[in-house]
Amino acid sequence: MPVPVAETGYARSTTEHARVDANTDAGASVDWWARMASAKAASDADPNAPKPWLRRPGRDAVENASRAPTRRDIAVPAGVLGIEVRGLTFSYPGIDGTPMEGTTPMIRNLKMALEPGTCTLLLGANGAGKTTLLKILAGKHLVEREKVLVLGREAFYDTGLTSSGDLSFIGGNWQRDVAFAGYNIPLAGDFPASRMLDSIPGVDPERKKRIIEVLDVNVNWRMHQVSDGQRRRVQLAWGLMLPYKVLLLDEITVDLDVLGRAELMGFLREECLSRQVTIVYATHIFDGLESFMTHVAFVANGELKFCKKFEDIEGLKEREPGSLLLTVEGWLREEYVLQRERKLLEKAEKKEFQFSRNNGYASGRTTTTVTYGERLGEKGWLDQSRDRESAFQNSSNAVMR
Ligand SMILES: Nc1ncnc2c1ncn2[C@@H]1O[C@H](COP(=O)(O)OP(=O)(O)OP(=O)(O)O)[C@@H](O)[C@H]1O
Repeated sequence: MPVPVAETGYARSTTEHARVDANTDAGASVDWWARMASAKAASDADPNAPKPWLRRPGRDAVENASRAPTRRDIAVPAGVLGIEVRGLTFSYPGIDGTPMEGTTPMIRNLKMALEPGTCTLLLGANGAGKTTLLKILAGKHLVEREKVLVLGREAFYDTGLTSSGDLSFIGGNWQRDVAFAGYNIPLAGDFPASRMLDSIPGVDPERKKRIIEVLDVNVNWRMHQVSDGQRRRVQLAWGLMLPYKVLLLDEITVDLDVLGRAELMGFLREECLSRQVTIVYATHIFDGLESFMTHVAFVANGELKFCKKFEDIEGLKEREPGSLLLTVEGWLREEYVLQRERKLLEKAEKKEFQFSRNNGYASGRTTTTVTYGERLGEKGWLDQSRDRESAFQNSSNAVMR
């Protein structure tokens, strides 16, 4: 039965919504989710079965005379996972856009499945790969097809996931790339916080009011005069404003005060329970998280060591205050010892000569920083065996180590 917009409590928002008839889009979306859930079950049984959820929503709508989900208040049906990673291996690209030869992939054969209604704490040492994983889940890095699914849709290829607000990623510093100024420029300017918060189309006024209250944001704050914590509050309010179904948080509470952090955690927990959303939260600050999380995922050296329910982890299942810090410290110490052994092994196997690229500076060049590779072999420069390694060695952008 179609649900009138007035009953859902959510105003129509994006252009996608605007295309859809007011009294029928919720019904169409329910139908879409139901069809996708049964298609997913069929595909699990037979890998060759069609996977209609992998199509772009617009195309799907045309082909099947039906619509992709448009109402954000519909819970994800049983059978469709919030997040699914299927044996992902990922390397950061080298200077030519492909993984550098001979380097170990940053993430290796990572498998993970998170259901709606779960809050997962993503843990690991500095450099373990948490941010990388979250960015991949947020669709910010190109990965192989069908390896990373969010709400059954491909995170990198389906841009509708983020543009609809279904997937929200709130990362470290609020930065942006500005032409002629540089990358990662802090988002600041002589404009009020309200300009940021009012710029999001189709926001439910009740939700907006609640979020502004929870984060204690003053909409008149000027963004060039705010403190780091105040800027963070506006960033969070902005990222939470649309009723996401999957939320990825990367160390977002680092500069919030204790009260702000507690209020935010309470709000997220409530969202997880009432709207059955999927939350993944990477942090090194553990205070009070014992009562907040449902799962813990531990990443080390680019591998997912485990992803378990709190109740299934010795030391955490009682949810004693402070137990998370003690338990995680133990895991990190174990990993530190292993890491040291790995490094010693690597050192023993290390080649005499290595090359690496610098931070991108290459004098006099505006395009590629890589030369043609002509190996300096026994025959010297005349040896024509071109390969990538010698390309780096010959490049002005290579440094000897
Ligand atoms: N753009 C990049 N290009 C190449 N390597 C990168 C890039 N970004 C990160 N790395 C490397 O990937 C590894 C994992 O980094 P990542 O930021 O995912 O770690 P993290 O677990 O989030 O660490 P932290 O707890 O310090 O935030 C690090 O060794 C880092 O040097």
